[in-house]
Amino acid sequence: MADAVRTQGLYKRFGQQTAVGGVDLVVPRGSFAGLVGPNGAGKTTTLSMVTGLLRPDGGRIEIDGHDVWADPVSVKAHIGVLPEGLRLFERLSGRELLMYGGRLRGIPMDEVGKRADELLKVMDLVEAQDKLVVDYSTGMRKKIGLAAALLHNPGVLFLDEPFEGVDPVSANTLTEVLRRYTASGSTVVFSSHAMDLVERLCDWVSVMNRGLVVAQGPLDDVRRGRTLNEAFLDLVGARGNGEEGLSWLGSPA
Ligand SMILES: Nc1ncnc2c1ncn2[C@@H]1O[C@H](COP(=O)(O)OP(=O)(O)OP(=O)(O)O)[C@@H](O)[C@H]1O
Repeated sequence: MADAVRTQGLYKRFGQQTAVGGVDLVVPRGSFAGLVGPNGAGKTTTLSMVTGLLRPDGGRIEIDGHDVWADPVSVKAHIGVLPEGLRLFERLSGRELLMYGGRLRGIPMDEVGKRADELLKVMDLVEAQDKLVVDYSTGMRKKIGLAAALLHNPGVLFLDEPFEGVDPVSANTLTEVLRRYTASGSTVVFSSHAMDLVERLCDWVSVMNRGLVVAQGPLDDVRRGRTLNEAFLDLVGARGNGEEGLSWLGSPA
């Protein structure tokens, strides 16, 4: 069976800057996979290329065995995406956003309505369903964005920092929804800086640093007896470059 995600030599430059320098990302089907790496490691650029939002300069990407850039339309029908800097239709209400998204995906009206109602309930957004998205809080935006990404029951779900700005109760709800989703054989790939969360949720981890995947595999293989945070610091090299400077910072002598 094909992996959910497989990239080969994925490459992207912005001017002189190599953002992604030959990434071989692998995510087995049914995984709850975490993509971690320091700021600027290339996670968002990689996810943007994998989800058909940014054209690579080189390399190949397959999702469930289908070449993303050879047939982006059919691959996009099969995936769900919660992108970084989530842009939503701000002048729609939460419910309208789901209805519109569902219709765009070609789901029959009554089925979209049913799914929207269920998702709004699970995401605890029933009370806010008629409020305009522009008036949603950061966490509410993440939740309605996730609901929109799940509406067409995608085979693979990509989430860029899904828990950023989400309160602990809502984070719990999101993780429960995602756990249920992967338990049925679907795949989640999410980027995060929250190592404890990745450690708790994921059974597969890919670690990126400076545009490359530097470690990848089942969580326990990547950790090798350490916490994920310790493994991460060993892999990317703790950057202890702040201790000598900043002598001016703090209480005046
Ligand atoms: N549109 C762009 N134009 C120029 N440089 C870019 C662009 N997008 C990303 N980069 C650069 O590519 C590198 C990788 O950025 P990317 O956003 O993929 O990292 P990241 O791992 O997602 O970081 P973070 O954890 O901070 O979100 C960075 O050096 C960034 O400055």
